[in-house]
Amino acid sequence: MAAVLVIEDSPIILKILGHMFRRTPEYEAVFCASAAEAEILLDSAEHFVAAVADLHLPDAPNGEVVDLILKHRVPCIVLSGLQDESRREELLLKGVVDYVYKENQQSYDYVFHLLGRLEKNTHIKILIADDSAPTRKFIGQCLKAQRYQLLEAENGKQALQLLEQHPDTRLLIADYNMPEMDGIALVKHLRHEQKRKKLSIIGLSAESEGFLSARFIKHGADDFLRKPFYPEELHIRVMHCLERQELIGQLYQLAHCDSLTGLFNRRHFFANAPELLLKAREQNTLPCVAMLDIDHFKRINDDFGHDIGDVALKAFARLLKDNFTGSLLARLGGEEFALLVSDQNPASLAAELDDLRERCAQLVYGPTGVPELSFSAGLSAQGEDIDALLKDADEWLYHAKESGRGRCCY
Ligand SMILES: Nc1nc2c(ncn2[C@@H]2O[C@H](COP(=O)(O)OP(=O)(O)OP(=O)(O)O)[C@@H](O)[C@H]2O)c(=O)[nH]1
Repeated sequence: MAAVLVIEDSPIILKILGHMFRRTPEYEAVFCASAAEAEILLDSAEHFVAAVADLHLPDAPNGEVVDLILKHRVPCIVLSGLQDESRREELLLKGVVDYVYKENQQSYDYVFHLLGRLEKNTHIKILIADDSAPTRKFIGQCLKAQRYQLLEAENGKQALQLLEQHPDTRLLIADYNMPEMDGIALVKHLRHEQKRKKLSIIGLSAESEGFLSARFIKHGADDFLRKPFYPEELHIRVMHCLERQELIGQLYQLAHCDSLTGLFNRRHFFANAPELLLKAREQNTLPCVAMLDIDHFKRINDDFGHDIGDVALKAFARLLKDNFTGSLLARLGGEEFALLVSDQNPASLAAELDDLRERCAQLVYGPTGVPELSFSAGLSAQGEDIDALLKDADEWLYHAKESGRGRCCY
């Protein structure tokens, strides 16, 4: 559980926050009501993932507690009733995560949203591509307060090299005017090969031409910022880009994965198989398709219940996944699975599946008395396209079932 230091002396606010922390079991709140108490806690061995601090405390009436928190390198979220924009700006520049006004329930919800983001941000890499060292430093400082991992490039070419070295980079902030390769050329190059769900891009420019933002976005940037900007604007745009990316990822997951087993689903299999077959043909390899089906699966459901049947499906799926990491594997529906291997003849794939049969029989998936899991498979390397290959494999699967189950036919 992650510990959050809450420095607040108002009983009403403490009651609200206490209630919200009880509803959010992933955080443990450590409450204190003065800067002196906060100092003792910050000096202690306790590791705080963040601090939520009021600015007016009995022994620190002017927000001094913020300096104390930042000195201890703990991310600080200010939660204050003081609606003072210049104070707010000053503290944001100092490096607080955010300055939230105590206005209504949404303010408190937002604080918890920020806590969740801070935890995620520590795993997110952002690349800043700008030829100006002071600008890179300024952006870096703003983003460091949000706990992101940062990379820096002085021009577009260097940015490409860094993206190659760090393929898990989630966001690129690209300036327009850079030597070697400018921001728009960089975006064009990246969008030619990078899928939007993997890398978000924010264009950046100090130039006043309005068309620059449009050009950036037309070529594939997700957003645009004109320099100079407030740290808060950068923070919000970065957060929105990443949250949009996460939502797209979730949508992709929902559309392409089977929720029970976590394997790809039928849609994904049929969407991706043609390209794999084409590649196999271009590379002169021999693709092979297998249709796999658990034997007498209905009996497991009937005798032990659907939930045990579900556990059996998950165990079988995991076995296949661990064994065929480089191949296209999907649950087509029910207890039926499809496998596309790009270069293997049916005899060799059948031998591999026969070896797997023993491990399948040893899978533990339910109470004592459940039958050993067994499966049949039909294999085919004959067919112009994926439909033909699957049709042939399905006929062989029928043959395997008819001739006694627990075997491969091809
Ligand atoms: N628990 C569980 N059962 C499912 C799921 N999807 C389909 N089934 C069940 O899978 C069973 C498939 O039964 P059958 O098609 O008769 O196949 P079988 O009993 O395996 O027989 P053979 O394939 O001939 O060996 C049915 O009882 C379905 O209700 C699921 O997601 N979870």
